[in-house]
Amino acid sequence: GPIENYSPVTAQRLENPEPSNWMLYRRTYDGQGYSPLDQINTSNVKGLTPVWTFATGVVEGHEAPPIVNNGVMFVATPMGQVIALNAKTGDEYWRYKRQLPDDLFQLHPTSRGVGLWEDKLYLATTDDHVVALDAKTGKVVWDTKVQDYKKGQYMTLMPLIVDGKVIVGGSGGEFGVRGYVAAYDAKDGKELWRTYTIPGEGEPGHDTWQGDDWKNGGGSAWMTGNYDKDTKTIYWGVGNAAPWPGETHPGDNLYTSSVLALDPNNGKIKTYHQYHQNDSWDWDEVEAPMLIDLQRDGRSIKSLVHPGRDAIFWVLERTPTKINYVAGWPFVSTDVWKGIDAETGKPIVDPAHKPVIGKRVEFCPSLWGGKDWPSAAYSQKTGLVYVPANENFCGGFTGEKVALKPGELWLGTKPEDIGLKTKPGADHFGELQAWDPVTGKKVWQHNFPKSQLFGSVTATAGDLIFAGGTNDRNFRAFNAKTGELLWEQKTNSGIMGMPVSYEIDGTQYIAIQSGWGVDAQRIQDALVTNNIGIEANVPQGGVIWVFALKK
Ligand SMILES: O=C(O)c1cc(C(=O)O)c2c(n1)C(=O)C(=O)c1cc(C(=O)O)[nH]c1-2
Ligand SMILES: [Ca+2]
Repeated sequence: GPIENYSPVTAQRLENPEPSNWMLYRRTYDGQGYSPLDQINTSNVKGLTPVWTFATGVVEGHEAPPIVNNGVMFVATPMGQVIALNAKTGDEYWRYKRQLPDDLFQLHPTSRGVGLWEDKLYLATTDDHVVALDAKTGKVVWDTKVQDYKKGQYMTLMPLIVDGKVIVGGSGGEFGVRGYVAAYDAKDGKELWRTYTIPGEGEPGHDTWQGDDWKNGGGSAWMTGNYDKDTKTIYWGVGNAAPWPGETHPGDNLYTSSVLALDPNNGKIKTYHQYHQNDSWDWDEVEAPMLIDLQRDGRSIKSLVHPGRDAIFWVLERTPTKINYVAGWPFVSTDVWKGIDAETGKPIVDPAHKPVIGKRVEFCPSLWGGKDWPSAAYSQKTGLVYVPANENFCGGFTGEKVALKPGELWLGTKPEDIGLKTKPGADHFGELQAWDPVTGKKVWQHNFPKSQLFGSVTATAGDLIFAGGTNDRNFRAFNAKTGELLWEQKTNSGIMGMPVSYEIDGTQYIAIQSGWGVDAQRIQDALVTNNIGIEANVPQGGVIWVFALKK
């Protein structure tokens, strides 16, 4: 039934969220993925126990954080469903099921969550609509078509809500789209602005492309941006260039594999930083950089921290007009970069490991990078950045020139040619890493001998790091200072979702969706072909798990 007491969401509540809630993708606009709740801590986490579970009835990758607003939980699942639950009891209020078109091909069948504003919530769908639902009833308030799913346009991200604007970015880098970020009026769904991530004729940066390459150059913007409320700037990550081999689109290819600084009022590009040029590896740099205040070299830096899919841990400085390179270092081994230009921050590529047409080229890390979309976290207590990384994976493919057919995969290689190889003798794959972003030193690391790590990480003021992401179906808590594994719980499926924390009536809860699929599954399938004693079968099917301390 309908929700009786619902707390409307305001700009003020999103800018300074109550510690008890999780209303934005990473809880706060700075993208840190940090909860100030500390009832559950390093000394009592052993007593963490399930208080309720809820089967979503949906298969495929459950990637969304359970969004919590004063006792009400909203969970987005694959296949365009949203479930509203009592966050204390797990009782269902309502469920929205989108009718997806029969001919929809979902390369990434998932949703990363719903955004909140006033008395509504907002879902971006894989058939490329933004839908507004009444928070109390789940009834559709408006439904706006963004682009045409038949042309390979789709969305998987959680919308970013800033001052009554619903801001989304499109997926489709593997279909040769021209990426964009767009804003809709939260009230009526009217499009307010759309900014293409690839500059058109006459726009700055257009000359980093040749001929018509820009029209289908990729640069999809498929993850939620972060927001600097002081300068009113959103920071949005941009994806890979299309098709994959850089030889097919010569030039730096702005703004692929970049971060864009946008004005949320009109979508104007204030400035940008491109992490790597002429992307050739499907290295989307879409996880929005975390906004962190750092004390470095005797001064205070308003930084952007981004552990990249390109295997480099990037530290940048954001100013109102410019983004400066501060530091960068590889956080997993890579043979693609020979170094980083200290002046410009441009990585120096080894051409031997850059895909080309007509010849197989191998490179490390793999297409999934040092870290794909699953989020890193920052703890304000330890000052460390926690990264879900993958080591000892390499990739390779033979580039080919193929004509674009709108709506069909356009990779610049045959899908069956895409490899994931494990390094001979590798004793582990997934790594949970803790880095000091000031010194660039790794403080600790936890290795997963038989699994990738493909799930988001969340930090709490109880000095705990929560993460799933492994093929053994476990959900885990680590000591944020030492990396010691303090607690684990087997769940129904593999976890690729994002842990959150919230509080109701004085009790702190931890919530996660367990539900394996999408690229965690693809890596799993590839691991099996490497014949290293890893089984393909991680059962699918989504379940929401909620934990609290034993009373
Ligand atoms: O270029 C794109 O537009 C695009 C979109 C998505 C997506 O929307 O989920 C993924 C990727 N690329 C991608 O390269 C990738 O590795 C990936 C993994 C996942 C996932 O949900 O596990 N999505 C995506
Ligand atoms: Ca991609």
